[in-house]
Amino acid sequence: MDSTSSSLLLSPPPYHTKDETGSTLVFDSSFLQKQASFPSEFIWPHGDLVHNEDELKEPVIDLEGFLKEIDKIFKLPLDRKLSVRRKPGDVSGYSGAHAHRYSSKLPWKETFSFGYHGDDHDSVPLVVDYFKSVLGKDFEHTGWVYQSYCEAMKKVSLVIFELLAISLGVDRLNYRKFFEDGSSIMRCNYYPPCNNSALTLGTGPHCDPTSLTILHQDQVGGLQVFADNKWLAIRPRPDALVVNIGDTFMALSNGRYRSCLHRAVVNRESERRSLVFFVSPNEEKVVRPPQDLVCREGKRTYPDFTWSDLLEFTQKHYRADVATLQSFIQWLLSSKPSNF
Ligand SMILES: C=C1C[C@]23C[C@H]1CC[C@H]2[C@]1(C)CCC[C@@](C)(C(=O)O)[C@H]1[C@@H]3C(=O)O
Ligand SMILES: O=C(O)CCC(=O)C(=O)O
Ligand SMILES: [Fe+2]
Repeated sequence: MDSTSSSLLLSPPPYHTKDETGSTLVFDSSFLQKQASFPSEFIWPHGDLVHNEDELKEPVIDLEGFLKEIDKIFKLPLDRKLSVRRKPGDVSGYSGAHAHRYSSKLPWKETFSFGYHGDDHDSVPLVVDYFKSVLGKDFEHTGWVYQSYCEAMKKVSLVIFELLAISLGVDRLNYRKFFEDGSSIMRCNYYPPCNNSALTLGTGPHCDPTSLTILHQDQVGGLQVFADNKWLAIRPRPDALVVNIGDTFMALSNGRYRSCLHRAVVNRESERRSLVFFVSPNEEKVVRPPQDLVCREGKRTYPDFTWSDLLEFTQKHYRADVATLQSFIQWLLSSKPSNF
């Protein structure tokens, strides 16, 4: 400690040093914190400090309320849920551990999924119609709840696509325009407690085949991402959304962004819920990275494909996992060699 600082610490305020340039404050926070009065130099004008207490208290969107709505679906009697079970090849509807699709490595979860297209000019949006048609009139309100959730998630996704474009040095609106008329899948996940939680998984290791995933998990926790060669828990936050890059955006970025390997674990004590909004382009649009990105990279990483093809692959030919896109490309090129 030099003589100045030692004398400063010993001498009473003012906490300045004096030298040929005049008086200069020395910022020693531990010293300043011990002073009886808060130094005037650190006090900012009120206008710079104001914040709306209400905004800080009330989240912009009540994510917990949307999570709670899940229970109206999953607390239905089993026969009611099985009556709206997903049909083979269709993403919409109820699924119990995907038991009707797979015979091993079953995920310890129930899911309820439905499509969202966002071009609702009808008085009664398609999501509301879906809930009423498959679950009955007493689910009309739930339909409206998830219609509004999907609208909000779509808006968030379009802003994220602008940010992704900027980060890649392509036209800011490139991806936004590509997804504006996109088709999304909304999925409600319900994970019951499991006495043998160490032997099973709520959702197995996978990269989402879609483009962008916007996920909200409840406060129980269970989402894990594989990074630095280990599984890392994603800490739940009541006011936060988790955003994953999916396989289709990996192709749209010509491989510059990598889809994220993740899974969900279950536990012995608590049921767990998550809301997952999977964003995809219009099913027939050709998935192709921006030309200037390809020019900069020097070559295409993936051939042209459509989301319709990849979705069909995951629903009819392949259980999505960590290698879905590579397996899909091999399948595609073997069946449609002209895509590259
Ligand atoms: C296109 C999709 C298939 C799955 C739902 C969406 C995006 C994520 C996929 C999924 C969750 C990846 C893990 C395996 C899967 C079978 C699941 O556990 O639900 C996948 C979904 C599905 O095929 O229903
Ligand atoms: O429930 C979670 O936290 C993850 C679910 C998931 O990855 C999925 O549904 O694709
Ligand atoms: Fe996922």
